[in-house]
Amino acid sequence: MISVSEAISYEFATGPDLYALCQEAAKVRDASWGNQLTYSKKVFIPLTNMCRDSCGYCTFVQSPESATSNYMTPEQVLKTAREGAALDCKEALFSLGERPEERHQKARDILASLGYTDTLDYLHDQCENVLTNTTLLPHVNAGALSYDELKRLKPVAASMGMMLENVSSALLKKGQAHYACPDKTPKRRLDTIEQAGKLDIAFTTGILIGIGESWEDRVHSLVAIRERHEMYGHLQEVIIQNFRAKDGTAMEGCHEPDLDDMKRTIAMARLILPADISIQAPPNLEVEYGSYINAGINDFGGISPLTKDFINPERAWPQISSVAQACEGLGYSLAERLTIYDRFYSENNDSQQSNVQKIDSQSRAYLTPDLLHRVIDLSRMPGLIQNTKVRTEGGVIA
Ligand SMILES: O=c1nc2n(C[C@H](O)[C@H](O)[C@H](O)CO)c3cc(O)ccc3cc-2c(=O)[nH]1
Ligand SMILES: C[C@H]1O[C@@H](n2cnc3c(N)ncnc32)[C@H](O)[C@@H]1O
Ligand code: MET
Ligand code: SF4
Repeated sequence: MISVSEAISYEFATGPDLYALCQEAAKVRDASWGNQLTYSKKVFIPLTNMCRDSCGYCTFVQSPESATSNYMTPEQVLKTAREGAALDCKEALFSLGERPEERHQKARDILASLGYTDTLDYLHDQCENVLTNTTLLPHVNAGALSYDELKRLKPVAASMGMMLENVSSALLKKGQAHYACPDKTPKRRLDTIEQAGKLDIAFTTGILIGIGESWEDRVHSLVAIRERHEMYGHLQEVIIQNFRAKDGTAMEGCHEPDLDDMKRTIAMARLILPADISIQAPPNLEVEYGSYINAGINDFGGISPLTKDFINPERAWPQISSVAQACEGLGYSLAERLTIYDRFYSENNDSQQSNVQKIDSQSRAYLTPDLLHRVIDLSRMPGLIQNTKVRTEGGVIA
């Protein structure tokens, strides 16, 4: 792993030899992940598109005046989940706006008609709805959450996530990407990651690049992620996501990161982050996503045969067979994984955690017993990346 000053001063930021940098990162990836690349077959459940924040890049968010601002009903949630299960999906990705009821009367009204006052209570019950009625495993991406909120959601989600995006507080100023976004302060984002660590939640985070941050800001963000992982060991994957400019947003005219910028950032992330963290980049936000493999990724994240990427709806998913072909062309193979990575429920758990400072290793249980059994059942499905030894808290059961 490289230091902050190396990442900043190294030929990384501007150096001419991107090829050598990528080779170095690819070597590190190969050493810990071999030639196995992964993805998760999922459905997207945009539970509500209302939000109290106003990120300058976001088209997912709808103002309450818009005819399309809404909450999905329990029936709609279940329909999507069932159709996904029929297509072999294993993950239900709940992604939603943050605390809309704190800003919008319309959100309070719709929630009330559903019998709720709080979006996160509704989220909890819709995760339960999916768990009760389908085989899918919920992954919750609800933005910044408190310790108590994360704790309430843990029994109904196999994994959770929230993009850190960036630790730069300059992005909160007027005219910047995070202006008028109370949930995008570095403190709230970092706190969420830490609380998830205290609660032993297998967690996904990441950086969003091209939103007005500098190279140094990216380095500091990745180092902040590394430090949280060194404290708690709970970070399963870090997403390197490229900003895509959308018509009608404050940032519609902003420059999008190019492929070389993505490759340079992926390579740096691979060299900054510990080897047990998966590096993910989405294949639908860049035509030449195959080049990410040469830069050191080992995962393509969620891909859906059913639902679009509601955050980037104009960017269609590639066919899974095309992604597999891109991998094979470079000497790698592609396999499906679950939303929770196997080291969080497998026997390897302890050895992988050896550099973690957390003292209380006895109580380490990323899944409730119910979820653990469901995860184990799914992990045995044909076509999934095979996990040889799984265990419960009491010992090896497979
Ligand atoms: O389709 C998407 N999936 C997104 N995912 C889901 C991801 O593709 C995978 O389904 C999960 O990471 C499962 O490992 C996120 C998950 C997070 O925890 C945090 C952020 C994201 C961001 C996206 C996204 O922009 N689009
Ligand atoms: C789910 C995640 O998607 C990211 N996100 C939101 N809008 C965009 C965009 N225009 N381009 C790329 N990523 C985006 C945010 O980082 C959010 O946390
Ligand atoms: N609102 C949350 C965030 O920004 C998750 C979904 S973004 C469309 O992190
Ligand atoms: S990116 Fe997330 S927090 Fe920002 S406006 Fe969109 S839904 Fe809200």
